[in-house]
Amino acid sequence: MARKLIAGNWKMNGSLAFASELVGGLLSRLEQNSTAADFAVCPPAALLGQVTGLTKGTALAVGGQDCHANTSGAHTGDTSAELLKDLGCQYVLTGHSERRTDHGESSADVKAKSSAAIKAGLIPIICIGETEGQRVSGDTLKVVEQQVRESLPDEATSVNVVLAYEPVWAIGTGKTATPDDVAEVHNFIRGLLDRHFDEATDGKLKILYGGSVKPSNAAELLGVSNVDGALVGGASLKVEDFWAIGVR
Ligand SMILES: O=C(CO)COP(=O)(O)O
Repeated sequence: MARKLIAGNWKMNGSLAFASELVGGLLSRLEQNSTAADFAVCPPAALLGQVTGLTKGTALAVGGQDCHANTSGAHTGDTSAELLKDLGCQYVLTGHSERRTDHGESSADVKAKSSAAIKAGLIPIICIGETEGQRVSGDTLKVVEQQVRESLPDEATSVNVVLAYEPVWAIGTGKTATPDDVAEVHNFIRGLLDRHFDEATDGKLKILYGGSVKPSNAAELLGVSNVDGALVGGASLKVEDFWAIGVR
């Protein structure tokens, strides 16, 4: 069975001291245990150099939280995928709903960023998911299909991208989609991907679930068909909780 990917999105949290403590805690656990899951952390950009310094040569992968679609240039405050790669990242989140909302990112923007990530040798973790209003009006699958179609870059294969289904209403709210809700959407995405790539992508193209994942619900959610891992926000900020999500 393919290994699950447990990725921690720190969002705009952390500090130098926090990062050394959390990463140190994860590294010592990874050294002492063999795990059935792979772990990755996605710290804020300013902490990436420190974190990749600590994780170099270890089993803990690192990802950025965003990248620019261009390789360099006059884009104040942005970070290129090339620089993330140079720093030692393996992943970058693209299209997180907080970026789609806070920075007005469209799926076309997400596609361009994801394409830049692949060209730089990074795996984009492309985030999609419906809002509460869209779910209530019965548009979940329609929204998810549109986001998948419009966000997947042309260079995508079943092994160079990861998708993360994060229903917006379940992010940071403590509300979690039920296993049935998650199964419906993940199975639907799997079908879309199989048709898009004209091959069975099962176990190759990972589809993560995100939205209030914590130790108490991780086993149930990670047991749902076509859930190949988790994208964890709040619970990734505590080493015991993050570890417990991946090691059960
Ligand atoms: O947005 C998320 C991960 O990217 C999920 O956040 P929470 O786990 O805090 O709900």
